[in-house]
Amino acid sequence: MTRPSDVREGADTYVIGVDYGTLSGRALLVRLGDGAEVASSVLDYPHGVMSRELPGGPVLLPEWALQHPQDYLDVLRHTVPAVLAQAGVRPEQVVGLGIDFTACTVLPTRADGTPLCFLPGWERRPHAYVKLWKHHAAQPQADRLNAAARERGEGWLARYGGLLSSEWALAKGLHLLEEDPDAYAAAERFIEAADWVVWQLTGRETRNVCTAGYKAAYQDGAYPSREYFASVNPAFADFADKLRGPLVALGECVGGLSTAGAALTGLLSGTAVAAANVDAHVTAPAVGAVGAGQLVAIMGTSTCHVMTGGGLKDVPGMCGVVQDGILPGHYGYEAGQSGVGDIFAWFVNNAVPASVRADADAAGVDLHTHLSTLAAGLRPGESGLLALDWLGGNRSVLVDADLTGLVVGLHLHTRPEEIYRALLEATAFGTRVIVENFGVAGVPVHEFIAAGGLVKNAFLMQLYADVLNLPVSVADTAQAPALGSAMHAAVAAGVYPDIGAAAAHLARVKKAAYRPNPETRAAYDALYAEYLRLHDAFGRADGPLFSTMKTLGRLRRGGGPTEDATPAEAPDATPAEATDAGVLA
Ligand SMILES: Nc1ncnc2c1ncn2[C@@H]1O[C@H](COP(=O)(O)OP(=O)(O)O)[C@@H](O)[C@H]1O
Ligand SMILES: O=C(CO)[C@@H](O)[C@@H](O)COP(=O)(O)O
Repeated sequence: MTRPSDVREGADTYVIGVDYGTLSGRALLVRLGDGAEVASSVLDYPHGVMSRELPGGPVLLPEWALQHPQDYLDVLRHTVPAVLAQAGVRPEQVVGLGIDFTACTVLPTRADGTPLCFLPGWERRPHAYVKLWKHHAAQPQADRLNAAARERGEGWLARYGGLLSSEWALAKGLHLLEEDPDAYAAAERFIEAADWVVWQLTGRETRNVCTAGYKAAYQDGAYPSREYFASVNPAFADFADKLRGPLVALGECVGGLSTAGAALTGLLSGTAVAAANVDAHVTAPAVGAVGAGQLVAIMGTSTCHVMTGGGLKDVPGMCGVVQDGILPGHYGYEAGQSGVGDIFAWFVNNAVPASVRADADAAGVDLHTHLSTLAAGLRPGESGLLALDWLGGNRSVLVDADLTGLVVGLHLHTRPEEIYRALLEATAFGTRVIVENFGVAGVPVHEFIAAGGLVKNAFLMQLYADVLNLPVSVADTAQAPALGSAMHAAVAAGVYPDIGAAAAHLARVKKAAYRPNPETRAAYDALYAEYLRLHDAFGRADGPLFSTMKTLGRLRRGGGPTEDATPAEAPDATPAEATDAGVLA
């Protein structure tokens, strides 16, 4: 294995960060001497996000989102050799490799790490595959997990803002058990894809403290107790056994590349491999956010908000606070919005007339750019529209995947760009709720730093500065998570003593690139006040319209108009069918 004393920060020394996003994985080659990003390579996952059906088979229910673990290996096989070839760098010049992943993106495996879906006979079983972070079918399980934790007075629940999300590992594990008990029994491990890939690279099974803490309720040195799991479902008592494996700190070297890992990547066996990390959390050091009050928003398909420091505070409705979860030695906070770019994508894919597409084509730009340009010509409030940004549910601060979207104020004259702008604004208002919620709980936000694919939309960035009334700094790299992973690789290789030191050398950020426009303040404050009224009316359990979205959701799934009512008609597919036949159609 490459040891700290063998390596140094030099002009001919490199590290690689691999960022596993929702749709693709990308490798970034970073030169340590000057921090230059010398080459990058992307592979779109061959299987993409499987939300409609499995390859050659069963149809999935609407809230499902699966991935194929083979795609993660293909990313390594294609992108790592590609960056070496592009830059003419030799494998021996690469001293470390780090990866980050979406999370909670989790899969059932055997004890040797073989994914269930790789095994003959399991190919058509949806529960044998990776459940992607945005697999939202486990809300009923999350509700029961939360109720049980409240009843038992579980102390760790406050670390999750009082509510575990249906996206996290406990809900997904219970979903696995209750819909496909055979798959649950066969799953000797239930492991984050992040840790699974590190396992494939090194031959060593570990659990990084970031995903264990934020996604699997690991707090103060333990997962929740057997008694707690059994109180939700007796057969779930052994769940924590499936999460076993040594915990590793961020920046720690898990081991050297195994022979198999070296064959997969084209790097030398023994090259240092860093503990896995989450795509959001790894971005904080990449943009130099290593101090209290610096909120980093990783804005892409979804938005994750991460912030380091500030001691231990309970923040209602946040995703979680974890010791060492972003930077070793500090508490790290996470909040999020389940749908952001996904909402804009839904709009351009489903609700834009052909004439607007033709205009975008004629202008030679994509629909996002075209609609953003038109939307920028409007003044705040001019459309008379106001939207709720819950097309992917609400991750913070309501923590309810059953909540849905809403546009108020539609008129016969409403134009597509007006709705598009209302959706952009809604996501900014959702972010403001999160920022204000942190402040009220005693974790004030002083700086907002945006990273991720949406940073390229200058209109959106200015909108966020205006709505939040905060300067918006932006990542000065299109590959911030991969850069963060490369930094962790450098720490694992012993080039830097810690992540703070790596950030001091390698972080890339444009400070206060967007400043709030005082002229829009009053209009946005007024719109935000109305947004809050809708938010509380539809989203809070004591709100007057709370039952509306719940009822609509039940009807959409083929259930009855009230919780106890008999289903109006059989749904197209049910979880029970999944269990019986391993298929959903
Ligand atoms: N110019 C744009 N303005 C707003 N949204 C955009 C724009 N271009 C792409 N998007 C949205 O950004 C999302 C992709 O973000 P990205 O950060 O690249 O991906 P990921 O979140 O998977 O890492 C998609 O949901 C897409 O609809
Ligand atoms: O939830 C987390 C991290 O906690 C993210 O991995 C998830 O939102 C997916 O991020 P992307 O939108 O793919 O960048």
